[in-house]
Amino acid sequence: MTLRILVDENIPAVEAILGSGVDILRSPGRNLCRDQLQDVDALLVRSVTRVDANLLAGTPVRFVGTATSGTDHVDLNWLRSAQIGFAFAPGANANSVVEYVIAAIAYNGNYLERLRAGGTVGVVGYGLVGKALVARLSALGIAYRICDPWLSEPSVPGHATLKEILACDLICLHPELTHREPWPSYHLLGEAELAALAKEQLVINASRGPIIDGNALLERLNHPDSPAVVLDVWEHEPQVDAELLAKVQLGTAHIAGYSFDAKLRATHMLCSAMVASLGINLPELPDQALAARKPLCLPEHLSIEDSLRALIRCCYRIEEDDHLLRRATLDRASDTQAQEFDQLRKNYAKRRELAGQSVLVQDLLGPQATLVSAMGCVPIAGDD
Ligand SMILES: NC(=O)c1ccc[n+]([C@@H]2O[C@H](COP(=O)([O-])OP(=O)(O)OC[C@H]3O[C@@H](n4cnc5c(N)ncnc54)[C@H](O)[C@@H]3O)[C@@H](O)[C@H]2O)c1
Ligand SMILES: O=C(O)[C@H](O)[C@H](O)COP(=O)(O)O
Repeated sequence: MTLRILVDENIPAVEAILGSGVDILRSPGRNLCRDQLQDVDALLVRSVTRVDANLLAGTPVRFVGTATSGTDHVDLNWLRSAQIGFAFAPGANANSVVEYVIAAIAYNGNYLERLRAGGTVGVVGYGLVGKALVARLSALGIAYRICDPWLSEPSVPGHATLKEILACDLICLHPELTHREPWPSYHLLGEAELAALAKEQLVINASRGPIIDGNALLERLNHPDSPAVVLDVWEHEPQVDAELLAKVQLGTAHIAGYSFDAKLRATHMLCSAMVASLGINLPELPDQALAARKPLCLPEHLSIEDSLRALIRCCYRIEEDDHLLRRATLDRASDTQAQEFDQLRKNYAKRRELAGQSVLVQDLLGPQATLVSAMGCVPIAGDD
């Protein structure tokens, strides 16, 4: 019998990768229900679908894949007890998040200059995203400290306590969302932690909304000495607190990990895992080739910081995502606003990652070439 797979409508390229040997049904993920799964063998979701006994008990589903790095929307213990196969996409979007974070730093005031002149980034969470960010910072010559109490101190370079992280120039939050003691990340930044921050600091949250207590943050941002804040994630998605959005430097619709490269990587990881888990006999899965890109060209005689800004802006303009969210949120009724949040994510532009891109430089041994390599690009010799 042909395998039937229900796939979230926002997971690209499943048909192209699996070919015609399977039946693929598409559905919006947010309100997916058990009735839709009565004759389905496998389910591929995103973070907006809660996967648990309520959704799956009594259905024939034998495999669940989520095209995400975070798994806080999945009841892993129940899946295990029900002997339902599971896969996720760890690391698929790590570089996409890193490029978002660097774009946010580069866009905001002179943080880039301050960091390159000896400032420090505090990174919370040393998982796949945290590690990828630290590697990039290190290549860019930017100092960092890391807090991840779940890991042994020797395995965490620049190990720091949360209190020490809160004293860094810039604070990047990348823990998974967990309520687990003794180090829950839920409301990791609450009233006390936010009170410790000063005006010249920048906080970026591209992990999960509830890592910061939204009410406490709004309260903190009402004071003139408040830190600058960039939020990609919101405590009650798809609802966005409009008052909070009005007070942050940049606000986006949970798209940090949404590069097209990342989405294809995740689809490929899930399809491979599903084929292996269900023992399906399909021809070897084709790689979804990404379109080749022309080399980028960087203007000469820019400072290193402005070269980095120019390089990032060739691929990604973070303020455009901020404008889209503000337009969809401010002065809107909350139900319309929530729908618009999902629409922004569904119709997200095809954003390519910078990493892997070739870039023309004048001097292959010069500082621009070093910068280009630090961002994971390939410097190539330009014309004289
Ligand atoms: N905004 C986006 O588009 C986007 C994209 C990718 C991932 N994410 C989120 O970012 C999170 C990090 O992604 P990842 O792939 O690195 O996950 P990961 O599971 O590889 O790493 C998470 C790390 O957080 C650490 N951690 C847990 N509790 C902590 C605490 N209280 N303090 C400090 N560290 C703590 C864990 O020990 C682990 O090392 C994911 O769980 C996901 O929810 C968001
Ligand atoms: O956890 C992740 O991988 C990211 O948050 C991911 O970008 C979530 O995207 P979604 O599944 O909501 O489309």
